[in-house]
Amino acid sequence: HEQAAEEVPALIAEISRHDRAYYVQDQPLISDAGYDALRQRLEALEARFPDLIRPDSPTQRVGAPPSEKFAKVRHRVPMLSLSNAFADAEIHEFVDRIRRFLGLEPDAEVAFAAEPKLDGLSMSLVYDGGELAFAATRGDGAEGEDVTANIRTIPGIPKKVEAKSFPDRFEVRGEVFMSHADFEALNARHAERGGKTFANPRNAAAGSVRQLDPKVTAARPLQFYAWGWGDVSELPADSHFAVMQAIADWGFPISPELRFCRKAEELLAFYRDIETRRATLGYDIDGMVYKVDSLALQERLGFVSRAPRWAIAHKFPAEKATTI
Ligand SMILES: Cc1c[n+]2nc(N)[nH]c2nc1OC(C)C
Repeated sequence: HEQAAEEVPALIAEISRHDRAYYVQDQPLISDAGYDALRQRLEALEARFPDLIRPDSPTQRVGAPPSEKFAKVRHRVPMLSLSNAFADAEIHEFVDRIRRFLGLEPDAEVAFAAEPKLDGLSMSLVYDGGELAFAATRGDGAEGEDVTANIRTIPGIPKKVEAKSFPDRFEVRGEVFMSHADFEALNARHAERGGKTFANPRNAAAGSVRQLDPKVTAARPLQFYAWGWGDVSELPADSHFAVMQAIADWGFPISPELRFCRKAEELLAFYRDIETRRATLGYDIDGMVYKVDSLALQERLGFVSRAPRWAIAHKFPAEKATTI
């Protein structure tokens, strides 16, 4: 215990240092796998010795502290993170826990919506009367940064919804990302001008979104895929998959790999399918996301502390560094 009592504060200090470098300077000091390992070590020690948990521990908050460069936006519905699974067994546990929680038979089938988890930055887009009112980063989950002027420059994001019917007020959530091809071309342009090159597409996307000058963002090749919603005045269906089709009808790009899976076995088959095609997708992903499709069941399942009980991210083993 006394060895842990020394290691925990050191881990908290080191992880906080990496958080600042990553979220404030957009320039991480450590690889994602290295960062994950620090987090997992801290979580393991805190689980073993709960008395060592400190309120300032990174495990006690979600996401990054919003920077002071941008105005703050309070999310009407918190933007929470996903719990992670690494082994197939954890996915079977995830589904079993859902069935138990819902009082379903052990062999009852639960349908899911599944798609690759893009390695970009989460974005909340709020529309009033079909017009983009504001766009905000996730921030710490409760409050994000107002990056509306920058997000308006992304071609894939509707400034004004042209569909025949849509809710008066709705919030679309998704991932802003940069494709491999656009990332290589951007780095080549910056390198030949002696400018700043980026370590990977996610840093390039984050750095491009958090520019104070929207003209700089406008010159960066950013894309957006919607993966969900937040505060919506009315929902067109009781199925995640069906609502995503409606969001696509409103003019938002969604993942071409979004699939409806009738049962858990299909999730694992899909995971392996995407894992074999991962290098050909043209953008970075770090796993798959599975969501219970029925919104009524999602409502009953709710959230566990910070992450939904009804969704999980199934991560791939850390990939070799993106070639520069
Ligand atoms: C944080 C998050 C991130 N992602 N990424 C995808 N593709 N879906 C998705 N869903 C999320 O959260 C919902 C389960 C609420």
